[in-house]
Order: sequence, then structure tokens, then C-alpha cells
Amino acid sequence: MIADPDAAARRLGSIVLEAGRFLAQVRDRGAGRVVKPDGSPSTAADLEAERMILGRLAADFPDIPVVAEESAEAASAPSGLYFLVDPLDGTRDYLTGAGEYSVNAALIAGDRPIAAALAVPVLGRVWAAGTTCLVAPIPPSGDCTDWQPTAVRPSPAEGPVAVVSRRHGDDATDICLDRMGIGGRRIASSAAKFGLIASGEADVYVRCGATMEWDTAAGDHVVTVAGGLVLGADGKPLTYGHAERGFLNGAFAAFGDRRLAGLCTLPAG
Ligand SMILES: Nc1ncnc2c1ncn2[C@@H]1O[C@H](COP(=O)(O)O)[C@@H](OP(=O)(O)O)[C@H]1O
Ligand SMILES: [Mg+2]
Repeated sequence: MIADPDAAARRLGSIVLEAGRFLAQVRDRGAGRVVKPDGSPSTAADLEAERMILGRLAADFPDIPVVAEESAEAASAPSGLYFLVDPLDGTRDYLTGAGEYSVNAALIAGDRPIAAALAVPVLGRVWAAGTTCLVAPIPPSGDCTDWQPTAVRPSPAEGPVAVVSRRHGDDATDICLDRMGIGGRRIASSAAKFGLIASGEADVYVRCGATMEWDTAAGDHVVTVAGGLVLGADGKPLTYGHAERGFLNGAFAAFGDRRLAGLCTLPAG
């Protein structure tokens, strides 16, 4: 077990900050588009960001294996301590310049995260969570220094604000949100949604469509440690390390106000 999850989270914060800055610079120059074998978009930038993160993790945590999005096909079933890394979450939004792409890194012990960080350059913020959840503004240069505790909010009386994908909506998600009586929607790219919930700027993120474990592990921990709850269709916290299903998640919902869980029924399955 890592002796100090909060120190690990801060180190992960520095690493995702560095990768996020790199991605922002490359995007400003125009990223080269690559299509992966499954038809999903990738960029030279996310491959390079992943190499950068893998190098930093190998230097700081040499004994801990990594499952990262761009190299996950080669990953065997992880156990014990391992990292889940998405070097560029929200690739399509990154390519179009539309959205809040993010860099995600989570340290998993067994099947649950114990430390995580999430950088969202477009929002200018990094979240880092070990045993407490912190957020810092991204400074013009150097490491984040102005770390502040951050927490979820009680759901507003006029109904919870849902954060939704810019491009991966689905009917099951909409039905679930309608039944909850949401009071509004805010569009945000994938893991940025978790950061907004963790900082009390939104209340619920329901996702019945596909996501991968590296899309959710960091955000799950950030929301959970900030006082929220992230549950799968079985009503239990998500578990990680499922190489046997290609690291694919089932439906899940993230709640800032834990009482919202009682209003939400995800499709089984
Ligand atoms: N059909 C599919 N299968 C697996 N993951 C999918 C998917 N469609 C979308 N995703 C995941 O959803 C993420 C984007 O979420 P959002 O639409 O909320 O921004 C993608 O992250 P990447 O951009 O890292 O590939 C991808 O992992
Ligand atoms: Mg992703």
C-alpha cells in the first residue's frame, strides 16, 4: 500500500498538469489526427502525452504497473497497485476545439482508486484527491501551488444540474435524468464532468453509454472523496481492473449530493 495517498495525488497532479499543458500547446499548433483500429480518433498528441506520463510514473513509482488508454491492448489483468491513465479524455472535443478535454491518472489498489488527479486545461484547473479532495488553478508556468479543499454541494431546490456529454448522449441516459426531475443541463467533455460535481458546480452525471475504466477512475475518486457517490447499475461503487471485459465500464451515475442516488435507477446490465 502507498504510505501517503495525498502525496501520491499531488504528484499525479503535477504529472497531469504537465501533460495538459503539452496538449494545450500542441492543439494551438494544430494536432495531427490519427484514426485507431476501432475507428475512434487519436492524435499524435495523445500518444506523446501518454509517453510523457508513462515516463514520469516510471521515474516516481518504478514498481507500479500502468494501464493507459493508448497501450491498454497489451495490458494483462492488473492486481495489487496499478495506475489507470487516460492521457487525453475527450479526444473528439479536443480535435474540434469544442470542449473541456482532460488528463486523468488514478492509482488503484485492488479494484478501487486510492489517489487520483484530473487536469482540465480549458477550465484552468487541476483536481487532486487522496484522502481529501483539492483543486488548484493552473498557473501560467510551474507547478500548481494554490491548492484548496473542494467539496460537493447539496442538490439545489429547483432540481439537480446534470452534466452531459457533448456527443455521446443516449436514450437510456435521458430517460434516467428525466425521471430524476433534473433542473438543468450543462454540457462538458468526459472527465471534466466529475470535476464540476466535485466542486459543487453540478450535481449529477448519468452515463448509460460506453466508457472505459481510464475515463472514470480519477473522476470517480475525486467525486467520492469530495463527498459524493459514484455507483454502477448494481447500486455499488464501480470496480476497476477488469481486463477480461477490455476495461469497459457498465452504466454508472455520479452524484454530488448522495441523497440523489435514491432518485436514480440505471438500466440493469
Ligand atoms: N463506443 C464507445 N466505446 C468505448 N468508449 C466510448 C465509446 N464512446 C465514447 N466512449 C468514451 O467516452 C469518452 C468521451 O466522453 P464524452 O463524450 O463524455 O466526452 C471517450 O474518451 P476518449 O476521448 O479518451 O476516447 C471514450 O473513452
Ligand atoms: Mg477517455
